[in-house]
Amino acid sequence: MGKFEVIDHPLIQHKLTMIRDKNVGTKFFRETVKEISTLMAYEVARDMPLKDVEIETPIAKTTQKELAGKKVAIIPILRAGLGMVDGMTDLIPAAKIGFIGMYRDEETLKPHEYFVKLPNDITERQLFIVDPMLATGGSAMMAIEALKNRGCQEQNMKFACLVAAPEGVKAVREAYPDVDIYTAGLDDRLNEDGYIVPGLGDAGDRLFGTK
Ligand SMILES: O=P(O)(O)OC[C@H]1O[C@H](OP(=O)(O)OP(=O)(O)O)[C@H](O)[C@@H]1O
Ligand SMILES: O=c1cc[nH]c(=O)[nH]1
Ligand SMILES: [Mg+2]
Repeated sequence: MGKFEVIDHPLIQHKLTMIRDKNVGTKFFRETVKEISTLMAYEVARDMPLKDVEIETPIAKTTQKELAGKKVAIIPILRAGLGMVDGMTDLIPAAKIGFIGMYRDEETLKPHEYFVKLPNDITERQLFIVDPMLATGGSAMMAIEALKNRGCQEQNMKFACLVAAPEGVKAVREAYPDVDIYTAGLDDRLNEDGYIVPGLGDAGDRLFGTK
């Protein structure tokens, strides 16, 4: 079974509270999503494997640690996932980026895939799938399925979001138990329009100033 973690670091909680405020504008919202994503990347990367490496400091030969595992690909679910990419690449600058474009039908709440572009070596990488919102879980599940259809394994996938609804977490964990899930906030529920309560509204619209 994969992990489920609410990353409750005080800096993350404080920043998340700031962007929940409906009076916050696009510039501040975008900058703060980036900051939270950097802080989250630190936690999401915590279990990356290390190996011994021999080096020579100016003083002595020594055995130290360096990253040993699979290289990382960050996969934003468009549009809103884009807001989390730069924050993560600040910490993992060599990561390749893949894109899965998806929108949620406002009536049915079902996701529709409109774009997929992934690195060629995607099956050999550790995947960080990012999207600020995990609501019904439909978009996350369709993204995971798109990656599995291309040969990726659940064990190599981590899904990171800013706000999750219990309904979405349950759905993803039941369908894809080996995918790790990280969120900065676990909220109360979904409302009748499929929005997370209290949530932060429509993440894509708030990031890009649409609507
Ligand atoms: O868990 P779900 O019920 O699938 O809902 C979550 C999805 O909805 C939002 O995207 P949206 O469809 O608004 O597209 P956008 O990012 O282009 O705004 C959000 O960014 C997630 O991708
Ligand atoms: O609350 C929600 C639910 C889905 N998508 C969002 O952007 N916000
Ligand atoms: Mg949206």
